[in-house]
Amino acid sequence: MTDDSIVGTVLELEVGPVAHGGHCVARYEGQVVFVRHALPGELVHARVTAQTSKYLHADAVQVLTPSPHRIEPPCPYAGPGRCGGCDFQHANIVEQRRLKATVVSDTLRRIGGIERNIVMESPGDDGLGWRTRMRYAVVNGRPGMYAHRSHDLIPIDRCLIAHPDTPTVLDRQWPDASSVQAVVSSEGKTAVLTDHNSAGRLVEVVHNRRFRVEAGGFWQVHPSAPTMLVDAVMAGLEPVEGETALDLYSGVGLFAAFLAEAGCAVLAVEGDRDAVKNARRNLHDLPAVTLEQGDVDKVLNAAVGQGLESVDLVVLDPPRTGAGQAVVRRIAALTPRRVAYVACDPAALARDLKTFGNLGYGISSLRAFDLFGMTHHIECVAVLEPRSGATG
Ligand SMILES: C[S@@+](CC[C@H](N)C(=O)[O-])C[C@H]1O[C@@H](n2cnc3c(N)ncnc32)[C@H](O)[C@@H]1O
Repeated sequence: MTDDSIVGTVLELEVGPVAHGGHCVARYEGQVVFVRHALPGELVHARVTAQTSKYLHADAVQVLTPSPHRIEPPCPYAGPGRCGGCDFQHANIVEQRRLKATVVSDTLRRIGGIERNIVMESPGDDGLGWRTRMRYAVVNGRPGMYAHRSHDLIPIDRCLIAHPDTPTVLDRQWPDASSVQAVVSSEGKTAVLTDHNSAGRLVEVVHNRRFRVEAGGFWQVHPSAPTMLVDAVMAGLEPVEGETALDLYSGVGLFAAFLAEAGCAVLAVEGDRDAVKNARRNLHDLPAVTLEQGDVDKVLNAAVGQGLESVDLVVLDPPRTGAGQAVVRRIAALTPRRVAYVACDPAALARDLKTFGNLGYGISSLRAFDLFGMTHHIECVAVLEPRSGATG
């Protein structure tokens, strides 16, 4: 902190639009302030929590003029300096979805130069009780949640976004652990994992198909997510029997399974060994799927070297950082007739869509799903086609 630091100072701010990351934008003496716990249009007193050469971060600690969309947070642990798990407990669920839709369309415009009106699709919940995979921090044996951008533990006795069937782990000490995970599967089976005991498998069911997953491995955390995303991908790609497809970042084989059931020959690529092992078992009845374990960029490079010239369809579901230019180039070079891009970060999506755009692929549809109620997180499915068939 320098002498001219204003961290800790309380400012009066007129709160402007929502921004990616769970905060709104305000200005103080010309400087941008990212304000948490506020809503657009509010007048607030906000305490500065961090200062960089470009921005201030602040928490609204008193609301002078509340938004009509403000509610009392359902969770007693939500609020400035408290649990950092949720971003929008103070907004009603309709407003949360409107704010997140705004974030997606603003991010696409700002980073990707893409104009798109977004409507957030709901999984039919009220934003609570959805999270089937909970990771709690443990400090000195005590479980809880970290405060926002901090390693200060906030002890809690329950989490309202946790699925009610996740095992109870907050009522006891976890000596020597740094985290404890509580997981429930779609079949109601549970697992508790710590740093010392992270083994365990569960079965998840999607459209009557069974997927074995490591309890601590990747699986969508909202119980409706796998079905909603599979349906969106299949509706977007419209696979035709006999077509060839790539499932990139394929996890335990979720999208590959349904593309193969639709009659496609699928090459699925995934980096995680355990996920590929599970995929091998999950897809054993689908001989039209080839599984490759490795980095997507390297595996595609090798496949092209071995004669892969084109594919009809691609689904990609990369991690938060996105696929990146090299992978997007490789996909476009295979001239698919359609690409379904499943994205958990709108900024990475916007960057990759821009690259696709420069390579002649436009957006034929872009759907957004509120699969992470109370938090700023968003899931999107963009469908791309060679420019003549697309609108974006
Ligand atoms: C968002 S998950 C999607 C998994 C799967 N599509 C699903 O829906 O269950 C991203 C997956 O990409 C894998 N991954 C991350 N980086 C990778 C890379 N460079 N190459 C291959 N796989 C990668 C992760 O292990 C993870 O399983």
